[in-house]
Amino acid sequence: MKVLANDGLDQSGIDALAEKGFEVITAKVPQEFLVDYINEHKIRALLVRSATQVRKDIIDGCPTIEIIGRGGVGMDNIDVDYAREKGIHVINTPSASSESVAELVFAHLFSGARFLQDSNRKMPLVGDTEFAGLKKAYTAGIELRGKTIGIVGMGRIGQEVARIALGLGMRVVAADNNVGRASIKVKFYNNQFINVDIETEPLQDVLKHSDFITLHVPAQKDGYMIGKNEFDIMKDGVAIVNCSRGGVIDESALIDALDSGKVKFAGLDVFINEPTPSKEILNHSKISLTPHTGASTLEAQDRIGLSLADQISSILQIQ
Ligand SMILES: NC(=O)C1=CN([C@@H]2O[C@H](COP(=O)(O)OP(=O)(O)OC[C@H]3O[C@@H](n4cnc5c(N)ncnc54)[C@H](O)[C@@H]3O)[C@@H](O)[C@H]2O)C=CC1
Ligand SMILES: O=C(O)C(=O)COP(=O)(O)O
Repeated sequence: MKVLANDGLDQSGIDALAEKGFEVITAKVPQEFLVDYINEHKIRALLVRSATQVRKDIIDGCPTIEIIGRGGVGMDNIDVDYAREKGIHVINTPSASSESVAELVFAHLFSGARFLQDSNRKMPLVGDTEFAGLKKAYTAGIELRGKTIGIVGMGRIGQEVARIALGLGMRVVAADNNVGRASIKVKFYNNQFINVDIETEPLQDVLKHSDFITLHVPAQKDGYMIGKNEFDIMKDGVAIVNCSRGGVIDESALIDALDSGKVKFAGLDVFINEPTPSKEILNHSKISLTPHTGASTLEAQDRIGLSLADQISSILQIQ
């Protein structure tokens, strides 16, 4: 029984699948050769992350596939409904990476608040004489404590962000078109915890009142969620982080808002043209960038591997 993990798979998943008798292939087969490869090797489960596209051509062209597994959350790279109509099981690992993505949000927030993204670029370039000037350029940092964070999308990741924000002493406001109230359990290292209920508010109110905004919605079918109109209603000097999907923010409106000073800084893990952001995004001194690594921690990938292996074994009824 062969499994092709075309965007890689953590060793935990490879071992767990091997134990059940699967042969796991981790070759990175280019998109245009995928149909031939899957047929030639009689692949029963195709596992992907966000890079490989699983569209109708693969679903129609590969009759041996019984399972399409997304090691992660967003399935916008898979024609899920079409595959299910054809009787293929489509699975993902919804909770495995929530904490990791939430932690990356704060990596971006702290980076922007203290200019890490820009000072990292400039530190090696300055000589001794310029050093004092450089230090001066970075003395207007801001603290997160006591500020308001607006979470757009109060699902699994949004709620993890709220947990960390509450721990930092931030005020949390949130918008979600399905979740009315989220009960957030903030856990401490000694197993004590407190519960904080957060009622969601209309998006406009969240945009209007937040010092920091972070986006945790799936890819939107109706175009940008945050464009010029939305930037206009935000506070002057707001900061924004996008670890959801590239098309959720209008990137040219973001650049304008950064250049005008409306937005103080942005943190982006996802872009419109992945894996290559536009030059304007790439070179902007007020943007902290990561190459879609929200889920790329050892812990999240370990959980993802185990979850996929579990689900595959149970679908194919392997004890
Ligand atoms: N950067 C990365 O590596 C990762 C990115 N993601 C992205 O994060 C997204 C969110 O993940 P989860 O929190 O696990 O999903 P989730 O399904 O638990 O939460 C998403 C929330 O967004 C809300 N929502 C959807 N459209 C909305 C709208 N137009 N306005 C207001 N709320 C809206 C939903 O009601 C839901 O509560 C994923 O769909 C994926 O695209 C997920 C994992 C890793
Ligand atoms: O799980 C998700 O939705 C992600 O965006 C993670 O993407 P990746 O698996 O790291 O390519």
